[in-house]
Amino acid sequence: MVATAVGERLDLPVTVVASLAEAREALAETDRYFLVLTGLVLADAEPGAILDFFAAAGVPTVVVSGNYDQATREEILARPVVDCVLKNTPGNIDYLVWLAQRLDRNRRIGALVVDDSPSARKLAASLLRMYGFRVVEAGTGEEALRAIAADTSVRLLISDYELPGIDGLELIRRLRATHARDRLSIIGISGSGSPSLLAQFLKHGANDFLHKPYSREEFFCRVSQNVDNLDLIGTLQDLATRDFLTGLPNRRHFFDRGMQMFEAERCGLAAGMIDIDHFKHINDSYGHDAGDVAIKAVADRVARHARVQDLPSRFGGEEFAVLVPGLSGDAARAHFERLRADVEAMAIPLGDGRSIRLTISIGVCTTGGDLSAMLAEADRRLYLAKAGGRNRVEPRAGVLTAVA
Ligand SMILES: Nc1nc2c(ncn2[C@@H]2O[C@H](COP(=O)(O)OP(=O)(O)OP(=O)(O)O)[C@@H](O)[C@H]2O)c(=O)[nH]1
Repeated sequence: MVATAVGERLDLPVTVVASLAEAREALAETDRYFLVLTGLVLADAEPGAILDFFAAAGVPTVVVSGNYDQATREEILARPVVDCVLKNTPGNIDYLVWLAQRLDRNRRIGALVVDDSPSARKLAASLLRMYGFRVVEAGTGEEALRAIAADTSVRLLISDYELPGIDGLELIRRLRATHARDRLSIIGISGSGSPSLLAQFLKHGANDFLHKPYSREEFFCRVSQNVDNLDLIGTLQDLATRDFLTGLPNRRHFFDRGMQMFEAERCGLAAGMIDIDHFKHINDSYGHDAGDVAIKAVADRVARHARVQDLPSRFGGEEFAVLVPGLSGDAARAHFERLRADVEAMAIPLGDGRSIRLTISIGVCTTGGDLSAMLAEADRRLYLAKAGGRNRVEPRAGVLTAVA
């Protein structure tokens, strides 16, 4: 049941084994396992030996046990296991699926532990490593600031209060100037009994607080809840800013980011308006679903031609808008010409043996008083490209040369 739930709901490959010998074989074959879910009753090993084996293998381990005894549970949790989950309880499969997903996602998240006490730092770091995070350690606030500037994957910071140099509160205050709550989750930690410290941490920008000494279970719950919240915010932001069909930035996000790019860009900005030619004919001939496949294929090409600093978007229907900084004149035309040729060359498979070929027309503009004026001019040139025969970029370099 667990294997089916994890495999199907998370689309993760799962290997099922029934003995420690088989587990040894599976682990020897590949190092791609990031999680072991194990029971404590296997034909060829005692519970202690099972736990020792997986601890030595170094793969994060979750025990799924039918043993309800609290003392046994505490014994299990004293070992390097992520969690101990009771079998056959309501919701336990959902919890295990969530756990597997959390540990899978953690592998893409950097976590920074800031503590001047090597033993406290090592404890938090080793727990975070067990939960799959990529961990960076810092002994001072200054080191932490340098570490976070150097590693953009850090999305979780756990900081002690008392640090040499700048303290935990000041570290958080400085970090919040550059790292918003929806990008970096911060958990303050302190062994101080001062009741006001929790509020101080939160007021300086921490998302959460942990008293030292903390239990492993509490640490795991708080860390997971905080990174879950980051994921949730990311999902909501994606829903608000991305087009559902293609995954490209939507029209609203295009204008928000586009305005900022227009203000910031001092060395040329090219705007391209792109429209699929005779798209109505594609819908009418092949059906609306095939039309969607075509839109996604063109969106994919538009995205592939965009560098990280570019802003591609689905503007609406079968229309795309792209902003490219640092391009002017001929370079801009050549850039969009490459995209046009690329789209013309592709055959889009429909999944039923048939494929579609299509073309796009593009209007390009590289000057304008504001973003709207640039887009209006690019749109006017797109109209000229359509009127001039389609499958072309307007203005056309060759035509200008001929006139000269
Ligand atoms: N499949 C699909 N069709 C869409 C979507 N959005 C808009 N359309 C259709 O796209 C078609 C666009 O047609 P027009 O703008 O008239 O373009 P056209 O006349 O076929 O082609 P040009 O003159 O070359 O621009 C319309 O039939 C819309 O219903 C979508 O998300 N999916």
